[in-house]
Amino acid sequence: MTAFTTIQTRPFDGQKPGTSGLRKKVRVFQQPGYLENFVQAIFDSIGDCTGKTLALGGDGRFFNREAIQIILKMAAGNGFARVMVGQGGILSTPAASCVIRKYQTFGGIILSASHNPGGADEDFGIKYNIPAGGPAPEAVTEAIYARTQQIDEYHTTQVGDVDLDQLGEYPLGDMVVQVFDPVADYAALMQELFDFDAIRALFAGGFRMKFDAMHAVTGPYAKAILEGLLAAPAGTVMNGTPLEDFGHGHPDPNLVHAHDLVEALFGADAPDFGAASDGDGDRNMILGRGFYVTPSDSLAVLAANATLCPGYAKGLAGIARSMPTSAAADRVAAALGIPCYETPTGWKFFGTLLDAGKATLCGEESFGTGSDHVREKDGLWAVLMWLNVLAKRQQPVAEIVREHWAKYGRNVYSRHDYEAIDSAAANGLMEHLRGLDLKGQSLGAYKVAFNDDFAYTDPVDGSVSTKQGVRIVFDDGSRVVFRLSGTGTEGATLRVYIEQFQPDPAQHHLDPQVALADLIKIARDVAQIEARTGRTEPTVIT
Ligand SMILES: O=P(O)(O)OC[C@H]1O[C@H](O)[C@H](O)[C@@H](O)[C@@H]1O
Repeated sequence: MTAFTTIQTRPFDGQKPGTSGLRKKVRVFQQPGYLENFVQAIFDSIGDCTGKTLALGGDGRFFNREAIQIILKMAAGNGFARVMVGQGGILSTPAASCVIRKYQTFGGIILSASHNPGGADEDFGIKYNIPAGGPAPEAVTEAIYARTQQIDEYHTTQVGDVDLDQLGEYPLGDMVVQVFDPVADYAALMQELFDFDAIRALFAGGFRMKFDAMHAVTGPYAKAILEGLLAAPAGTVMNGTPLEDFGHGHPDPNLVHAHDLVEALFGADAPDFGAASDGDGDRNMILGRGFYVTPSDSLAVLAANATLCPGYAKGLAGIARSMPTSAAADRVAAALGIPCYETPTGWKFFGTLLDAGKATLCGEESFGTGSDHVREKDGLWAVLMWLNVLAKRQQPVAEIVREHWAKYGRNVYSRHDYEAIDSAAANGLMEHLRGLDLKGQSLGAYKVAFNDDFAYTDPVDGSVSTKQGVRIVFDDGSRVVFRLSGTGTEGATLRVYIEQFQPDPAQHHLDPQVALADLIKIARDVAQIEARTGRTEPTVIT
């Protein structure tokens, strides 16, 4: 007889999901009832769970396995019929989206704090993805949050732990736990989209690549797909074993944190191609030999070359990018005669456009690229799409990007982050910017066309999102954008996005920090960054 148990509990403050779920320090999650309250709030908010199937897994970080055991027992206590859990508790965010869609589950729970460090003193996170496979929209996360504030009990089952390492089906109370291979379905989908024969031939011809899994979730995926199915040489995947603390690293694929990869690609005897992914596998960074491809350029290049890939051979319905992402993709869309949508930051805003068939490719400056194949951004997908393009064009990465700039013009771009600044100072700075009326004024050599706080009306469901970032747009299309990060866990992080359109190929070789120097100064001055935050330099430049 299964012992279903209802446990009395009291609300915890601050269980408001951010841009991508609830993220807190592990020790916060380890408080008795903390994770349980949030999970029960999810189950209470998504409708009747009775008889349904749930997908479950995480990025392998510290507390992943314990959390999975808690959630399995609670799923049984809440009437789920089946939970599909990735072997070893592993499931990348895009693979979760793939599995949710393929098996039409009642959504899924993904345990990850994405690119934030892992370990006993670091971060943990949990998010719910809806049955369409994408992040929960705001109406759902608001309902979950509201529930966390009133919760007084949760349901669980008193049974032993499930062995997460053995594939198979196991009873847990009246529920079935299906421990499945987290790579297989995802790898099958990638083979439908990309020309694996062409990529295999590329590797067979001596093409060399390094993929940095950063000791996070994409290790098993990259090894199986790159070194397995595509027969890339052993050692192509670096840092390929998921570790609970990501090897003390910060699994964020950018020029600062993916330093092993950057050294390899900018050093002597560099390989042809480099790529990295983040904690939960949804972000990507693309490098050529001695060459960095900005995420905004990556989206534009992939869009311009999409028809070289079997899954996109019929062309694109449209492109979508987040507002702070550069307008490079807009130029490709214009040339292709397809729409380009500008959404607020956060992958969830692409969901309605993808579901409605309005956009095929999406991308964000925050190292996110993806398509309508799932409802999440997808790191390895972007890498495979680049490999497909490289296999077909037989040119180095740098040459492809330079040709792209010569054809469309270059949206010179950089992002400056000021991390862990005082929250009150950060909010004051944003309020100051919101209060400015700069239209028609000259800032340095630039004349302001307009400034605003970006607001978005979803063209599919009509929902409105306000206060999504202050933009100052100049007459020549150059712009600076300011917003506060929605994913940080310490103080506030100010992001400043700087963009200038450069049509002249003779200027395309310039280092963006040099080309953008005037705009960078304008941004610092107009926002009073030093006076308000005490910072003279950004902590991260990408
Ligand atoms: O709010 P930020 O720290 O700038 O992060 C923004 C990013 O956060 C997460 O990674 C979301 O999944 C992305 O869609 C978003 O672009």
